[in-house]
Amino acid sequence: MDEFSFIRSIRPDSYKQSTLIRGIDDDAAVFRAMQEDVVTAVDTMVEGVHFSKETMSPADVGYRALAANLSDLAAMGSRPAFYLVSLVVPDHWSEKELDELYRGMNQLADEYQMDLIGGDTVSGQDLCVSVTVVGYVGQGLARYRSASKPGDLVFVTGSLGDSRAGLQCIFDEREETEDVRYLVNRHRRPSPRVTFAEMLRSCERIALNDVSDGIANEANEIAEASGVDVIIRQERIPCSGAIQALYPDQYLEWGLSGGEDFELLGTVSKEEWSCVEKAANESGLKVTVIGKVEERKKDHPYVYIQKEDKRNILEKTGYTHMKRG
Ligand SMILES: Nc1ncnc2c1ncn2[C@@H]1O[C@H](COP(=O)(O)OP(=O)(O)OP(=O)(O)O)[C@@H](O)[C@H]1O
Ligand SMILES: Cc1ncc(C[n+]2csc(CCOP(=O)(O)O)c2C)c(N)n1
Ligand SMILES: [Mg+2]
Ligand SMILES: [Mg+2]
Ligand SMILES: [Mg+2]
Repeated sequence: MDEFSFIRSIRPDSYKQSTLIRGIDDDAAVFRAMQEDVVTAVDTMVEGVHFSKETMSPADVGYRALAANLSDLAAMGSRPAFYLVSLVVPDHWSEKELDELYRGMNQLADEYQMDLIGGDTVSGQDLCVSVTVVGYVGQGLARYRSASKPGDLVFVTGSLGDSRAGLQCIFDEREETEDVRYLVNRHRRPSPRVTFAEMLRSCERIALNDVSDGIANEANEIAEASGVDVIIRQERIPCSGAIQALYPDQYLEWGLSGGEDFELLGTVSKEEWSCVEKAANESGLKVTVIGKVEERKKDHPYVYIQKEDKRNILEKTGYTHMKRG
């Protein structure tokens, strides 16, 4: 199979989104924006960095590459519509494995009625999957990291650290118990919080950021973009029973900087907290208040981790690419 027959094999027979004018088959795709704002993002997964053949099946790789991107759309409060896939394919990935990768991606795309509308395929050394997503949001309603204000509550969806713990279970070849299965699944098949974020529509002001590197990093991004201090209460960080049982000495560190949980970290005024609670109830998602936003006290915005009455600066300790020298 060459590049062109491969593209024919992954080309959809029909499209779900009514705004699509031209999908796969021309030099580029065309869709109509109508009365809404268009949101777009791209995230990449590389073999040996984000996964290996030991940690994930080809279908998991596809699923997670799209999930990471949907998580960024959720963090903007937008409704997913389209995606494009750029593939670097090494010789050691078979046709069957590539089919599986697309099957994993399709599972999640079908859940959100998304259409594959383009991409690119080239040969190379390591498998690299780069997904570009496009979504819609009501005019002026995108949710920014810069929307945080002093007095806001800081909240996070779901639980933190599970993905890192799941990865450790795989590395350690742990025997499959219910806890191990749960954590490994959280690593391989994360759930982007798209429905919850869309349900926040009636909320007037809310800052959102998705957790890809760990809240130690993402809380700092909110603090910097908004020019505020963020205080996180250590004892309130939501960690699953599974991670606490299996990794009692690590779960706190992984909850702060394990990353790849694809939960949403946000801040909202006390007056609008009920709007967040309602969205959480209706989408069947747990949301936990983990701290508050304060006016910046120094020349730079800081995130503090508070344990009982003692506060320490929480540095950006998450995963960072291109660390050199
Ligand atoms: N190589 C690049 N060229 C242009 N813009 C970039 C590049 N890399 C990142 N960006 C932009 O920088 C901003 C932050 O990107 P970043 O990847 O850190 O966000 P993220 O996707 O939320 O995090 P993560 O990649 O950990 O999931 C985004 O606006 C992104 O589009
Ligand atoms: C085999 C293997 N080794 C290590 C990791 C951990 N890991 C890789 S990238 C990343 C941060 C997010 O990246 P990005 O900023 O690109 O979203 C993390 C926590 C993994 N998933 N698989
Ligand atoms: Mg990114
Ligand atoms: Mg993000
Ligand atoms: Mg991202």
